[in-house]
Amino acid sequence: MARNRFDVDENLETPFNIKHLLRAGVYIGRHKKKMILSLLYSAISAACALVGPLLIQRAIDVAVPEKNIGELVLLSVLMLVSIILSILFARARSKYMIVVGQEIIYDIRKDLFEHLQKLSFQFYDDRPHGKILTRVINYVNSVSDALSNGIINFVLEIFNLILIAIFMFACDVKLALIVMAGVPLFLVLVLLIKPAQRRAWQDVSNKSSNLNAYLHESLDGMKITQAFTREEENAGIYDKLNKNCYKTWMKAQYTSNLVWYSVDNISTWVVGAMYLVGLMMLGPQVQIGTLIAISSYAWRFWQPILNLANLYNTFINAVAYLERIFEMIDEPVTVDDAPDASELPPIQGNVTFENVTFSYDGAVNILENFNLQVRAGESIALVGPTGAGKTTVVNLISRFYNINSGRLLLDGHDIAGVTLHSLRSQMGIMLQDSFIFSGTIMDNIRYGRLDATDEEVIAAAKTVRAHEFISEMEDGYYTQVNERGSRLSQGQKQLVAFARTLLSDPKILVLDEATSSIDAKTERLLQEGLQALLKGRTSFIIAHRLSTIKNCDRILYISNKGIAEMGTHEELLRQEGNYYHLYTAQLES
Ligand SMILES: Nc1ncnc2c1ncn2[C@@H]1O[C@H](COP(=O)(O)OP(=O)(O)OP(=O)(O)O)[C@@H](O)[C@H]1O
Repeated sequence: MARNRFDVDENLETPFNIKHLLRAGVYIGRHKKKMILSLLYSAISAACALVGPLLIQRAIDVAVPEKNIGELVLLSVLMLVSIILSILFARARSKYMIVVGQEIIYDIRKDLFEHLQKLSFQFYDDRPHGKILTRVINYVNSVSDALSNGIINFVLEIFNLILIAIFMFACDVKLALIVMAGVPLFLVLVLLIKPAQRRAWQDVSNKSSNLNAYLHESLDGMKITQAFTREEENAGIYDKLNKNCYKTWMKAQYTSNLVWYSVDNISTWVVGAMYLVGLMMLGPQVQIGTLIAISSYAWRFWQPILNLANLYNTFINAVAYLERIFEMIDEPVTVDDAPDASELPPIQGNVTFENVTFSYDGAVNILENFNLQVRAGESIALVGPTGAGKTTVVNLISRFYNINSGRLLLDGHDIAGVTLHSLRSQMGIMLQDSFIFSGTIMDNIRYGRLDATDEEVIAAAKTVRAHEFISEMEDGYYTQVNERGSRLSQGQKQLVAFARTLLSDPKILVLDEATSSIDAKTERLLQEGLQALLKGRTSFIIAHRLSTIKNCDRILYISNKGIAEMGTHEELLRQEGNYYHLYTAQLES
């Protein structure tokens, strides 16, 4: 999935590739039994429905002239039974198909989500989340119908077509040939219209994917939109994307209608021709019952053809969607366990950067030959100008990104050679934007250690001074909070996140601007809790407010792709370098 934006169409313009349909066979194969049963039920239903005209023919041509009441009653009963059976089997089939369709959706979504959770930060950095949602929801929905109903219908319509042709020829060969004469003409028309039709439907999915991407982005940024009164401009952008959806939909509908009109016209002409010839031949050659029966088959004969034309379109689109879905399932997990990865044993917390070079885009290095040795239990502060690479340094310790060269060691173990789970489960990370999930506050604190007791959760909250405000909420720890914690203040969110991190009892702690939204009074209180939290753990603290990191064992001033200055607060002040200037500037302000 290439780097993309809400105003850039995804490229769906790939030739029909049967490979994707075959691969989708894995999902269909799991429901083989139900599919076969559905097919059987469909076939029985179709065969029952086709018996009707033959019964009518028999009634008109034989039973009525012979005034055979017994046979007429029998034919009526048979007609009724055939209709009832046809309906019952059709119902049973559609019940199975609904189940299969939903199971296929379930399976594909499960695989997609499991894979999405493994994909690296880089993947999410590069893509609008609305487009990922479109793949997981819209594309999977469309594909599931093609894979369940589509395949069954395809087989069924072919079966129907053959059966109707047989019934027609059984009635009258010459008239049947007239009805079939329209088929080659229809095929030519379809071949002419199809490419445009396919492009038109692909346009529809592109435009609705763009709309979703923009909608998602807008919902995320709604507060900023309102703060900057950008509603009108955004409504304009949305309107444009919305109109694109409308226009492409209308165009696609128009091209699809062309096929329908073609079938309608051709079928009317050939059936008309068949009536004409049939009426001219009426008499000993063609009886009235035969003409009625064959005309009924003739109308039915064109329905499966129309359905097959539509199915062709469904498959073409499904293959394009499948390609996008498989592309996402195949998206390489760039940050993954090495094949021979070992479990990182419980660590002390020694961290070593050995000549680490890192770049996000492969072009510009953010860190170059970065070297650092941190002893277990040490607290390290990272300061420096915006964009210098402080967050990057701490992101690398958790291996959210792979380094380009060099080594990163924890207690002497190269993090590239250990499992991500054993590595990250020993890390505690707190970011400035403390994400709160929907659920209770208790759930949120327990997020990183599901087996923690309520008492442990409360103890963690007390340590980080979160207990007081939580207790004041209407349901205390069981108060429901919304996704992103919209009913909590920024500072309260950070305190909850602190408790969450403390509870997970990490050996290495990363606090990235974690106390920026906490007021000075709470922070003083928190500092006490923080001291308890930091005790016995290696910690990396990024803070722009230098008063919060003065007491760290070492302060690193990051700039120019590496460490420009390093030492204790006092040592750095004595150097009168960058840190000194930064600190005195903050004191003055
Ligand atoms: N996901 C990303 N993809 C590409 N470039 C990135 C990405 N994240 C950060 N960068 C770039 O890497 C550089 C370092 O970013 P980083 O976030 O580490 O800086 P920082 O020192 O933590 O900044 P701040 O103090 O503003 O938080 C910046 O120039 C930034 O533009």
